Amino acid sequence: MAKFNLIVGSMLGAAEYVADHVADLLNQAGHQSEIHNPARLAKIVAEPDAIVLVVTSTHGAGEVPDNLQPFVKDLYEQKPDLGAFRYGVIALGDRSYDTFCAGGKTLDQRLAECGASRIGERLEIDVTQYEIPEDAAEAWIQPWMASIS
Ligand SMILES: Cc1cc2nc3c(=O)[nH]c(=O)nc-3n(C[C@H](O)[C@H](O)[C@H](O)COP(=O)(O)O)c2cc1C
Repeated sequence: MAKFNLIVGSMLGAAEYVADHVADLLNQAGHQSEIHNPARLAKIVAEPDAIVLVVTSTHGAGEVPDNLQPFVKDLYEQKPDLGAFRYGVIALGDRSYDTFCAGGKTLDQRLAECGASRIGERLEIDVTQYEIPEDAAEAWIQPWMASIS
């Protein structure tokens, strides 16, 4: 069984609900999950054995939500060596924007640049297609969990 650190980026609550639901599913499967909202880089870096799961929406012109800005800023400024880390990304967005799911894509790229290894594919949830984004996350998390050894 694994420990998961869920890093949440949300302005209006949708990504927060998704993170809560995913945490419940991970716990039901016997894993341990901790929600970080807001996330602090030092706390995440201190737990290399935990799997990081980013759950974030996109705001502004393709930006990460305000509550995740300090974490992203620290990632760029401190350039931590995340070579021992594994992570996944659930991105929420609206496909009518050119910058669809850019918040999740930014985190994905930055974590990889710091050496972390992504497990599976990034999930991109178009909230105009899913009245309940948790449904898309639930369908994705089951095989994603199963792929973790
Ligand atoms: C002001 C505003 C700007 C947005 N900008 C983007 C964007 O650039 N790209 C995108 O994919 N979605 C964008 N969205 C859609 C949000 O990411 C989407 O509504 C999401 O579900 C919000 O999640 P949250 O409630 O967790 O913040 C924007 C929404 C708002 C209200």
